[in-house]
Amino acid sequence: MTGFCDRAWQHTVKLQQASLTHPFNEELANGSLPADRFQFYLAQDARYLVGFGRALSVAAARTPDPADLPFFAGAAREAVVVERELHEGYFQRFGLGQTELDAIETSPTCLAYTSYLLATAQTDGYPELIAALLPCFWVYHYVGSSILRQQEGNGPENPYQAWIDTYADEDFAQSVDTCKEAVDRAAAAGDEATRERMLDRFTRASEYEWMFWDSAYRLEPWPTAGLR
Ligand SMILES: Cc1ncc(C[n+]2csc(CCO)c2C)c(N)n1
Repeated sequence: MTGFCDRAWQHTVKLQQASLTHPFNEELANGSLPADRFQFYLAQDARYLVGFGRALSVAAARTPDPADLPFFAGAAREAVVVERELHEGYFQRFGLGQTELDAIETSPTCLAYTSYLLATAQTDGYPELIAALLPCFWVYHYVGSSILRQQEGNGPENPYQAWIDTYADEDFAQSVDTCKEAVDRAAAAGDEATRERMLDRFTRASEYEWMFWDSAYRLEPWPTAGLR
């Protein structure tokens, strides 16, 4: 029998493919992505990671299976501590200090995605919450490992190689599998209505992943900025 995660991926396959072929990721893969777009992405991502870390911490607190607690708590720590190290390497490279970062306003898409995860953590059940958290792991590994495969060993010149290597990494693949196992177990233990809601949350979060790249590529402003 096909598990929930396989079904969810099949359900969103067009979207996942579109994330991989989005100009942001195609230009990241060949190194031609303009630095200002990557900097905008990093500034947004630094804020996203705090919200995501909080939502992971809620999953750790709410899991009915204590065996899953170390995974979610550890991922919360990684989101805030380890990923920040990746960011900081780039901030130094681009000469971006706290002042420059603070000057970049949280984008509509970043705020929407982060708020969505936090709302899910507050008001949904545990199965729906972890279904919403899964695309963050899975989509990044899918994109990172697909790019690494396309590069065929001519990568190190690419300024974005550290980003690509982080998400194509084997340890990271292990995290994706652990998260998928937890989601599959929660889906198997729930009823059909729960699985429908899980599919909805997984799909929505996958859409937000696409939108996050798209918003960085467009340096997404607030349409109301001129009205302030
Ligand atoms: C918008 C956005 N989505 C996903 C990730 C990837 N990511 C962030 S934290 C984490 C798990 C623990 O390290 C993963 C896989 C990102 N950086 N930004």
